[in-house]
Amino acid sequence: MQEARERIRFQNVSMQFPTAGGPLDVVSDMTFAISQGEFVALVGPSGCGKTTLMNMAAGFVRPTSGRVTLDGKEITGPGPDRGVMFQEYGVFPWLTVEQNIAFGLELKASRVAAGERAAIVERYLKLMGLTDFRKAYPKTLSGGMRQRLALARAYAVHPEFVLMDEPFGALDAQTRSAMHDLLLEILHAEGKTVMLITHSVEEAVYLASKVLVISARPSRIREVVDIPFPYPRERALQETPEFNALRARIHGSVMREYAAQEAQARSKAQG
Ligand SMILES: Nc1ncnc2c1ncn2[C@@H]1O[C@H](COP(=O)(O)OP(=O)(O)OP(=O)(O)O)[C@@H](O)[C@H]1O
Repeated sequence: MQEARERIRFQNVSMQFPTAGGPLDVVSDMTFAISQGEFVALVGPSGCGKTTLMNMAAGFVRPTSGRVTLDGKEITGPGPDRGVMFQEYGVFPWLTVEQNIAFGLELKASRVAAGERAAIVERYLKLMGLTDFRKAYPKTLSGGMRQRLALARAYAVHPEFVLMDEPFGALDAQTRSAMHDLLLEILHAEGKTVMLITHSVEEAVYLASKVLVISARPSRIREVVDIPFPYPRERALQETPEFNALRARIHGSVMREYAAQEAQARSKAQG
């Protein structure tokens, strides 16, 4: 079988932030790649630099050293080829549901003809079950509906890459589970390449084709785990011994990094 084409590459990437207590090494010499159609999830202790890595792929920040490239070209800023979904939903509270979905389509950079916009908005309103709420403002929606709106917004511009930072963290378990399946469905239909940051190992194993375990700060890749379950995936997968064995193994690996990070913090406090 032909190897999937590599798209995003982190090459010897390091990031240092100036802080009041001196420079803080957040990412240290990290190298990894995301190939076409891959769904890569990053898990690791809180504060280990996951969001920083995603911000680099999104083009919001540049590494202190090393390169982050897209198809071999250095990423120097955001672009319509990368749709970003943040923890805090990524919807504009001052726009209605349909205006939120249309927003990215109206930006010049996404180059969507005016005639096509309405059809795209309709399609995503329907897909996300938001048609009856098209004139509503986000604050009047439930958390799950806001999340569906954020997904619709990110997808409407047809990005090749979806970059997600804890997109489901604030949801209750049932809504989260429904969002997982909706995401898998859309990815199956539209074949996108995904980078997901999550604290949930279960979510990572259920959704991703590859899980990267990130170490305590300064972060490195501790482990790369290929997830062997074929798509489309169904919830019943989560009840299988294979799923649980993999989840437990990765969870153990993440917990060791949490412990390392705590030990680091303790020794710093002592001395
Ligand atoms: N602009 C900045 N200036 C200084 N420090 C920063 C800046 N951005 C991030 N940091 C620090 O870098 C570290 C990594 O932050 P980051 O948000 O990437 O971690 P994370 O792994 O996504 O965390 P969490 O899992 O808690 O969301 C943190 O200690 C944070 O305080």
